[in-house]
Amino acid sequence: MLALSSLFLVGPMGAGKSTLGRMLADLLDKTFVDSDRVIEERAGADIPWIFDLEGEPGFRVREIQVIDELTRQPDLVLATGGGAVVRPENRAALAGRGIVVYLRTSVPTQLARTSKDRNRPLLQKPDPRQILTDLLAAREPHYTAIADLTVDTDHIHPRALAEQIVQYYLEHHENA
Ligand SMILES: Nc1ncnc2c1ncn2[C@@H]1O[C@H](COP(=O)(O)OP(=O)(O)O)[C@@H](O)[C@H]1O
Ligand SMILES: O=C(O)C1=C[C@@H](OP(=O)(O)O)[C@@H](O)[C@H](O)C1
Ligand SMILES: [Mg+2]
Repeated sequence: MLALSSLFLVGPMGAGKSTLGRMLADLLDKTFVDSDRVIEERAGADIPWIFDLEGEPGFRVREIQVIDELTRQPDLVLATGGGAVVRPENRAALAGRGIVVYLRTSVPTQLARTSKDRNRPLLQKPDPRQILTDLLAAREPHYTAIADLTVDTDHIHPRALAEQIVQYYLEHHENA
């Protein structure tokens, strides 16, 4: 049985972390937080701007600070950014302080779900399919290593997926 009260969602861009996080927080009566939104609020700039001005390294410094703070709070559903797991500080914070759910998603699905919006700077390049393929190869071992639960998101409606995760939480959490 798990005594930890927060749920942390990890997985690649387009996995549905932000979408599902909101639903899960509603279903479990927890507070939803998206680390990307907190980073933007604190910087007073959106993610494309942060990447433009500070590059990915600058964004990662901000992300480490925000994830360290948020993972210490009880009763959250935290949607992380897809690249949070590249930093060992974040992996340690996520793995040690809550229940980690990996939203496993294929590259074609990621591509379909991210192609319309322009707020993911890493994908605003000529070959997003190749970028997503390379990122998943590099990050998948990290997602898997810290996950308490892995769920496939390709062919399932977010609502059904949220119910599946709630079921797991209720079965494994001692205070649920
Ligand atoms: N299981 C799903 N099936 C279909 N579409 C989904 C699913 N999960 C998320 N989406 C859609 O994919 C897009 C990206 O979702 P988002 O929650 O922003 O992903 P992430 O935060 O993991 O990058 C959104 O338009 C969302 O509505
Ligand atoms: O995969 C990544 O490195 C990133 C994913 C994004 O979040 P989502 O996974 O919510 O799209 C956001 O943190 C930033 O654009 C970088
Ligand atoms: Mg997101």
